[in-house]
Amino acid sequence: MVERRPAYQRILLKLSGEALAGDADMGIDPKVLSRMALEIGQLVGIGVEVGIVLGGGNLFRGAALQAAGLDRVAGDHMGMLATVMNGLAMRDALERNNIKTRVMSAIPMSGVVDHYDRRAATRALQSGDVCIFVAGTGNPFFTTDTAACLRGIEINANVVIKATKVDGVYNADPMKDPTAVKYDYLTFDEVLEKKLGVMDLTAICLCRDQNMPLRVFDMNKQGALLNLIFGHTEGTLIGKQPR
Ligand SMILES: Nc1ncnc2c1ncn2[C@@H]1O[C@H](COP(=O)(O)OP(=O)(O)O)[C@@H](O)[C@H]1O
Ligand SMILES: O=c1ccn([C@@H]2O[C@H](COP(=O)(O)OP(=O)(O)O)[C@@H](O)[C@H]2O)c(=O)[nH]1
Repeated sequence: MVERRPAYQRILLKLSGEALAGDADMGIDPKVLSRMALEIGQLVGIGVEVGIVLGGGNLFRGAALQAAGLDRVAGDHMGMLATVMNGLAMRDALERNNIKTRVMSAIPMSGVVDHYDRRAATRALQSGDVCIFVAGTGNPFFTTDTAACLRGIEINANVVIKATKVDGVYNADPMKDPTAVKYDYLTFDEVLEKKLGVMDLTAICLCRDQNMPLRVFDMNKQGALLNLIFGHTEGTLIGKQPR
């Protein structure tokens, strides 16, 4: 039998809020949470250390609240609190599958979740706990994509993996342009030059400057996460050097 070894020892997995909503436009679908918990459990089972950053777009987004007339900073605070709620739901799903989980928030929330502490997070990851990082960066005007890249760099992850609704980065938004063509590999500079909108520019610049590889893949594709952990081609890889 051929022994399969994971290609990554430690990952930062970014799950968008919308992914948690499943087929609904908003809220949290318990079936989706259970499926994700099982997939994450498989990674923990093969010894991969898993940090997770959760989005909040299934509940609140600052920009959308601003468009509806709310103060932007208040809206962003609501968006960050939404990620805490998602984190509590995800922890519950993971722990029901006997996966030890810590939730760490960039905004202190004593008695509800732990305050983010890089050294404590690293120790927890080393002992096999899943760490869910919530409340984004703790600052308005940022996104959870940027928070994912920031936490991924801080915890020395081998890769930041963005789970989304599309199966990679295309030369145009595949949700709007059915003729869009997928890339297997791109450099950070190409993503910036071509203005490919899969992730915000702050996140891309941070990964480029710190040389943190990024992979974008389709979370709804069964087995895709495990496949890419074993180093197989899945979605799009974004790196520093041209290929
Ligand atoms: N060039 C592109 N390649 C892939 N996806 C793109 C591109 N431009 C825009 N997108 C969009 O970015 C989305 C992924 O971002 P995500 O953070 O998961 O969703 P949201 O923007 O709703 O928070 C995809 O659903 C896709 O519609
Ligand atoms: O560092 C951060 C991260 C998030 N947010 C707010 O939280 C919302 C939810 O995050 P995001 O839109 O990134 O979630 P996703 O699209 O991944 O579900 C954002 O719209 C922002 O309003 C913020 O203010 N600062």
